[in-house]
Amino acid sequence: MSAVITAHGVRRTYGSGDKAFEAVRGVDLDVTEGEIFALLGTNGAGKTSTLDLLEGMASPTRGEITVFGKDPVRDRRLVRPETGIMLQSGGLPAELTVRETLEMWRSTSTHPTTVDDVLAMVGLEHRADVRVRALSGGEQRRVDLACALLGRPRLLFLDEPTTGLDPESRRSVWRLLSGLRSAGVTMVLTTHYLDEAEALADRIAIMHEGGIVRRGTLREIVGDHPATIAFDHPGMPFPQPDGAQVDITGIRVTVHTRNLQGDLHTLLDWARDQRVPLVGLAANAASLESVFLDVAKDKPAPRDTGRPQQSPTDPQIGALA
Ligand SMILES: Nc1ncnc2c1ncn2[C@@H]1O[C@H](COP(=O)(O)OP(=O)(O)OP(=O)(O)O)[C@@H](O)[C@H]1O
Repeated sequence: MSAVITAHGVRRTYGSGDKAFEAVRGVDLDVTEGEIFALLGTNGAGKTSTLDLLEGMASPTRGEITVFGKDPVRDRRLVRPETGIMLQSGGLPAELTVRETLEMWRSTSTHPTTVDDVLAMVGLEHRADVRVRALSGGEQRRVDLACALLGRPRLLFLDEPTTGLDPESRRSVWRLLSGLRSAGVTMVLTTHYLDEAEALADRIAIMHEGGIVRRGTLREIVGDHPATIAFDHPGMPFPQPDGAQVDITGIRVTVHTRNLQGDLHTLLDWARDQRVPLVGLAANAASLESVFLDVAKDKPAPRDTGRPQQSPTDPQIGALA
């Protein structure tokens, strides 16, 4: 599979002088043809700033990006007809009907599909003659998606595509995106919904403070992360499994382990032999949520299974590495 997007050492600074703020701090990534690539991260991590650069809406302050082998800013006229963009807030004209809005967008596309086609794809046929201002937030989001699909894109950028949608509508958008992937469309999406990334993404990158701090398939990201065994302190010395990290907060003991089954056995065997109950025992395998929360807490943990992205002296990443 060929790379549809490549980014090397990409940085983005807003403002200048005393007011300069570096929102993207040395991002490397590649997106392969036909995959769904999810960018996750805390608020302000730099997801939208990165997406803007990949979309060619702005040039990086430093670094290089290619989309279909071209520069998305310099070669915009070649790249743009192949891409669909769903921004975080669409800003659609409120007074136009859904159909008028889509007709307007259609007239700007190079090789568009029909308005009826996209209305059916996003499930809004019955709202075609309603003004945009009268739509619910979730329906407006679906019009944003319909606009992004009108040009029959080979590459779709989706910035929080299901924010504001009810659970059933979210699932119908997931089905639509899965179908587009099966048809060969490549997608880059940002989301705050971890279940969305779990359900859809072939690969995930988690951003924090402008850099990618974890990346890989769901299995790779979660597999790199320790499981936990928690229980109330038994009031006497208990076995500390080899290689596990044990935290004690008040009476609560948390064992962080990469050998959940073995260490759980050790603790349970010990408790049985000692006739000690392990009160409040809870064993949890690592999950995308636990990885994400760890990143958000800025906890030290092994960073990123992909290529090195920042110099070892980069202060932001130094805090995480
Ligand atoms: N035009 C701008 N001028 C100055 N700073 C900006 C600008 N746009 C974004 N920023 C800052 O850059 C950082 C990254 O913002 P960005 O919107 O890329 O994050 P995000 O990960 O998409 O966040 P969210 O999940 O909240 O949408 C934030 O600190 C934000 O305040």
